[in-house]
Amino acid sequence: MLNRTLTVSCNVGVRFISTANTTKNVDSATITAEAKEAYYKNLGTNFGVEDNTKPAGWDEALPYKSIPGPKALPIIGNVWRFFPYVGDLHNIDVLEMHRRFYKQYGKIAKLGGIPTFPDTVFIFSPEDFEVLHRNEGAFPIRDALKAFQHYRTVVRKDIFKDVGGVTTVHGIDWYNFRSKVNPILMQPRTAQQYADSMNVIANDFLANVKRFTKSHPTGEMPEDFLNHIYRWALESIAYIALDRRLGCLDPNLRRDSEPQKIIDSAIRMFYLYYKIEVLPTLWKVYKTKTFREFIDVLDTMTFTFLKYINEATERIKKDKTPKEEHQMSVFQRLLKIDQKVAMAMAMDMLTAGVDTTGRTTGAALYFLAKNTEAQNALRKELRSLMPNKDSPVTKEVLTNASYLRAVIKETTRIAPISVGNFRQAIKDMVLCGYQIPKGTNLLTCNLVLCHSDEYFPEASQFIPERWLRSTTGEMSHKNTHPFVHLPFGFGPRSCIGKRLANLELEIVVAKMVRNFNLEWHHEDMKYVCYPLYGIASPLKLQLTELED
Ligand code: HEM
Repeated sequence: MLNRTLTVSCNVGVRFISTANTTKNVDSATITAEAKEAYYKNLGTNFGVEDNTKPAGWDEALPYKSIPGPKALPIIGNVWRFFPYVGDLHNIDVLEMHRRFYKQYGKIAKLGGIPTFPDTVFIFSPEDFEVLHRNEGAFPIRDALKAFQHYRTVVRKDIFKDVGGVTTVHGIDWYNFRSKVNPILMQPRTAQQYADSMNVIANDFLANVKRFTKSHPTGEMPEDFLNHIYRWALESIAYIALDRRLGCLDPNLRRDSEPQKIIDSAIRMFYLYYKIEVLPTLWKVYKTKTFREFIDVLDTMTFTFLKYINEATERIKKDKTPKEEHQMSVFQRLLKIDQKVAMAMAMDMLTAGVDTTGRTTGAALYFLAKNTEAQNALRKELRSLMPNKDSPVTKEVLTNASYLRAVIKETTRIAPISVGNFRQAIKDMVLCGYQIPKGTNLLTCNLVLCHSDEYFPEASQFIPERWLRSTTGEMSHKNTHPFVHLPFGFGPRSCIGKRLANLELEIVVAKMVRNFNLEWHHEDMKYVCYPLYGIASPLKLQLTELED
């Protein structure tokens, strides 16, 4: 059975995971060594099979060691660059570092000479992004989350045991897990199933927003409005991941409540991750103070999630009502595979689904507030699809709301969560005329290109029209290489929550614009990148409730 599946899958390449494979296929067979070997070989990956073939142009390409980049000094390498006073990269924001490298070195740069860190090669050309992604095989390696991996495989091995989820796992274990959960999470049907509940949750969020408008003389949102958006994001993803409402949108939710602690931890976690994994540190040899805080923050999240997950598991086990597959929730379907899979996937969803969706929503509302024309165009579209302010955002609305989708795309062009995508070269390749040996860590620096007029005319302007099918000429996104804008990553390792995130975003943005006029009366927004990119100034939007 599996051999047949593998033979078929080799012909369809990366689509195997999302289309040809089913939960049944994966569960019903143990992968034999021969089948595995044949599969990897046909896909050209190097898992289990050495692929030592040299790519075209290898002999003519410049050697790896001649890739330009910050020069390492004897003994201390490049670490000094991150030191206060003397270092040119001290406390540097990740995007700023990419910008500098691009300006200084061009389309490729290498940062090495950092003890306990392998070299990273930064690439700035969409043609090279494409070569890298097209050669990532069926098990792309994004070996960037070492500290998370350490947490799950060493610190909390007792909890995660042999099932670490998708985010931090690689190779066949990642593949086996992802093949099981893809058919549940990546299907358009799943997102549609949650449209009604996401409407209800968005309505609760809007009720809070209405209260804020009434409690301020000009309808300005409070300083911590972004935190209220995070609460909406947690409420939404928790409903999908755990089958229950957490109560994050309760107007009286306290700062020391459990949901707020999760949000604070999720945000802090990414910043600490930047400190221990993006900047040079010694956590691999010595458990630094920052590393210990990182573990504490992950513990807060893990133990709270575990409590919710156990409670959801018990509740679902007790419920004996017979259900067809399509009537089951995501958590029920995950549980049907196995309890460990349900636990690990729910953890990944809750960890990855708050800051990401929250910041993107905040950015979309800010851009609309600053760009009255775009806001009016969106409202015009929504008025035609949603006759009343409280009309639900149905499947039909979402299908026909092309301007809404363009607004979200333009938001992720200017303010995506991720500055680029991280991959390990799984075989030798030639990028930008240089030899890249197998095993090299590479980062595609998409955001620098997304902000460049060379790829998007008037790149600093928020112009959703560039994403509309009807737009032609130089403003159309069709003139830009499709690998420049990849906010959810690419290929089998791309964001598993993409459909759910888009559903959440489209519903809440549609409802906000259908109900309020949005204005901005402050200095331009500031952004940070530690290492997630996003808005950083207080989101003090001025909102006025619409008459109809
Ligand atoms: C606007 C919202 C979001 C953005 C922009 C985003 C972006 C990304 C990106 C860039 C990646 C890496 C992809 C790659 O390496 O090719 C990723 C991975 C991932 N995302 Fe999202 N994400 C969002 C929301 C979510 C949500 C709501 C969930 C929850 C289901 C989620 C779960 C994950 C997981 C589990 C991975 C790891 C996948 C793997 O390694 O196999 N994301 N996301």
